[in-house]
Parts: sequence; structure tokens; C-alpha cells
Amino acid sequence: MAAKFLPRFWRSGSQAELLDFQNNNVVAEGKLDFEHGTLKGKSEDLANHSLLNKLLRRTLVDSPHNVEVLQRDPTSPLFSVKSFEELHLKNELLRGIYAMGFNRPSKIQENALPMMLADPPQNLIAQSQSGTGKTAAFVLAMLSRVDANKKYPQCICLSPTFELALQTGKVVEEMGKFCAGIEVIYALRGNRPGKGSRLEAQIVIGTPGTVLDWCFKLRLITVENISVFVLDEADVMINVQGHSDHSVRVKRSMPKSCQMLLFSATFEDSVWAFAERIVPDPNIIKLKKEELTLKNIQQFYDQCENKEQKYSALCNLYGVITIAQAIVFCQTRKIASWLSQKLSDDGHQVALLSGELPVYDRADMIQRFREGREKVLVTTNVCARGIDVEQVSIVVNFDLPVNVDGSVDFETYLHRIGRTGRFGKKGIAVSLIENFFVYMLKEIEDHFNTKITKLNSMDMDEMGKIWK
Ligand SMILES: Nc1ncnc2c1ncn2[C@@H]1O[C@H](COP(=O)(O)OP(=O)(O)OP(=O)(O)O)[C@@H](O)[C@H]1O
Repeated sequence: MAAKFLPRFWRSGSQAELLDFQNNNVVAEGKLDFEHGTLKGKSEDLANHSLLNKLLRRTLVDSPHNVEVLQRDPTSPLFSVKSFEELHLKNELLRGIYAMGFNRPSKIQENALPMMLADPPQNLIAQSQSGTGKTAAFVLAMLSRVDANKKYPQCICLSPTFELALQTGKVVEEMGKFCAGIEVIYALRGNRPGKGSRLEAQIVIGTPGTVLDWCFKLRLITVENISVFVLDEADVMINVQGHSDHSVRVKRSMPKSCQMLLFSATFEDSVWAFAERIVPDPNIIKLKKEELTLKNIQQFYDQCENKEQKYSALCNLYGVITIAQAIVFCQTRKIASWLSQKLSDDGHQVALLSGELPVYDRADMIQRFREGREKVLVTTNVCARGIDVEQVSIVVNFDLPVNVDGSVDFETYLHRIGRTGRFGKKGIAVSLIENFFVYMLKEIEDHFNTKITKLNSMDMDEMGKIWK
């Protein structure tokens, strides 16, 4: 079955790559799916962050918080499982899960899986941060519900972009590798089976516009046969123009008996309103995000005359920060590339993580950093948001984060710095401030009720103290 299980895709001649997941060879190319919607600004950032997280994630994120469960029928008993065996899965599926190295369900899976696999099927809205096991959970639900003997689409999974759809497909491929006769097909731009052709794959993964076309324009999918409808990355989805409407139209065409599952990493009101349009009578599962804190972080600042003096200060710091690993934050791409170039020209080894880099190159860069092959990463907010590089011990603010009106962006300050002191580890943050902006430090101290200590980067003895 493994060979038959390769993704089917018709080459479109654009840029991204579709891999043959068994052999890791490029079997096709494509591009981020802009199709009927447009991906720009915030939505592109969100989709890229999500993709980056997926590309980089090797293990589960362990949340310290408890799962909150709201049952559609509060009187029915609440089941949770501590092992995959308790779910009475097909043997070949269990083999697939163990082959992936999963020993036991993640926190969210403990509650979500019994609901998702219940008979009669139950609808679910689940929210938890990236990396907590949502994808694995709904892939398992799809694989356990399909009938391998029936050669037509039975599950639909909507993803916001071409790339994210491929990532989900990769999990289906891996988890289902022992499931004989189950196939997945990608409803993505560029992949166009002829009108009237018969689809044999049971699982369809695609972007909303193309799935809609396959259901109604091309009549490749008989909607009455769909028993599981998954909408993944709802928070990214609603930010792509056109995707919400297309998703709602696909959903409306599903039979009443179809199980509806919706997942999101965040849950603002807009995501919630959208979720309610997609999923009737839902059970709801939420897992709080790990909260960032400045508790374990020593904060310093050095006051400088201008950009050049900030640069000298950073050079003086270089020896100290490369004892560990550091991220240097700049306010704009332009400053980030100027800085990394200047540091390299002066013989310092640094890597530039720029928003101009394609996502796969960014992932490579972050991976190199994680492996310790790069010691200093120069970047901007946009690029680094949402990426956790746990071993970072030092954050340097080459520029303090500010909002468009010039006021301090406290949230970004916390996000930049909060990452250094995670899991109880000690972190160090150094902000380089031009004279005119020193007042901002006081605002930060007041806002977080914290202390930022003055440092003189010209005094090497003093610099050594930051590690004490
Ligand atoms: N029960 C489990 N045991 C061990 N590892 C798991 C388990 N479930 C998922 N994983 C792994 O943890 C990582 C995150 O899981 P998954 O991708 O399902 O999370 P997610 O919440 O969907 O995150 P994202 O939205 O970023 O994809 C993946 O590498 C996945 O293989």
C-alpha cells in the first residue's frame, strides 16, 4: 500500500515543492496558494508562521495548563484516555502511531480523541497552541473513519494554503502508512483531474476554493458521501480573503450526518464567530497558552548616542553573547540587513533571518541556529514571532519595539524577551537605547513592574558581570 499512498499531484510549474514523502524526493512544484483569495500582509505572516512552526516542530509542546472541556451534552459522562489502546483503533493505525514515536496521547488528545471517535460521531471545536497535537488528532480521526474498501472521497480537510495542506497530507501519509488501500488526494491549484474523472482516494486535503470547485464545478466529489469534514487553522483561514465564504459553502453542502471538526491555535471573537458558522452543536476543547513571564530574566540597557555607537556596543557585547546563543532584534528589515552585513564585514559570524527569505530557507536557518551551527541570529519582529528557539539565552534589542505611533510595544517586548527565560532557565536581555528614547525604559519598568539595570558596554569587566 505504501507506494500507492504517494500524494497525487499534477505539476503546475510554479515554485514550491511537493515531496515524495517516502523518499524525500521532489516530485512536483507549486506555490503558496493564493487562488480565489489573496494572501497578503497579516494573513501571509500568519500562514508563514504556521508553516514554519510545522516545519520546525519535532516534538510536542508541553503545556502546563489544564484542558477546558465544554460538552454539548453536559449530562453525558466525560471520557478521557491515557493510552492509544483504550481507543480501540484498527491495528494498522495503531502501528502507524507507534511508528511515529507516539507513546501516549497528548494533553489535548486525551480529551479530543474519545469525542472525535465516538459513535454516533460528535462535532468538535478545539483550540490549543501550535504543537500540542491537533493535527495528529484529526488525522487519526479521519484514518479511523474511512472505509478502505470504498473507493471514493469520504473525508475532506480544508487548509488555508497550499503548503499547509501538504504538511497535513504528510501526517496522513505517515500515520496511515500501514493502512492498506487508503489514499489521499490534494485539491490544490494546479492539480486538476479531468472533468468527470473518478476519484478513488478516500481523503481529500485542499484549500477551500479548489475543494469547492471539485465538489460543484468539476463534480469530482459526491458531497453526500462525506462523513468527516475538518477545517484546520481556522485563525489563519479567516484572514485569507474568500476562504471563509468558500469554507462555509463547502460545509453547507455536507450531509447532516457528517462530523464537523474545527481547529485553531488562537480564539479571538472573529474566529469564534466563524467556528460557530461551521460547526453546529459542538463540543469545545480549549487549552490555555503557556504564559510568558519576565521572572527569570535579567534585563540590562546601554545608553548610546546614535546607531553607530549602538553598533560598537553590540560588537563589545559579541564576545559575551556568543558564550551562549543570541537573537538580535531590529525594528526594520533594512536595519537588520545593514547590521548583519556590517557584523560579517567586521569578522563576526552572524546569520540574518529575513522576511524576504522563502519560508523553507527560513526554516533551514532556524534549524541551523537550533543545532548551534549559528550563534547569533539577526532578525526583525515579524520574522521571529511565534518561533520558539528554546536555547536562546540572550536577546539583544538593537531597537526597542515600537508601535506605529511611536509608543512602546509592550507585547512584542515580552514576546522577544520572554522566550529567553523559558522552562525556568535564566535569560538575559540587553536593550541598546539612543539617548532620546531612554524614557521608554521607565515605561517598560512601570508596565511590567520590573527592573532594567544600566550597563556600560565599553567596560569589559562590567560586561563579564552579566553572566553572574
Ligand atoms: N501523542 C503524541 N506523542 C508524541 N508526539 C506527538 C503526539 N501527537 C503529536 N505529536 C508530535 O508533536 C508535534 C506537534 O503535533 P501536531 O502537529 O499534531 O500539533 P498541532 O497542534 O497540530 O501543531 P501545528 O498547528 O503547529 O501543526 C508533531 O511533531 C507531532 O508528530
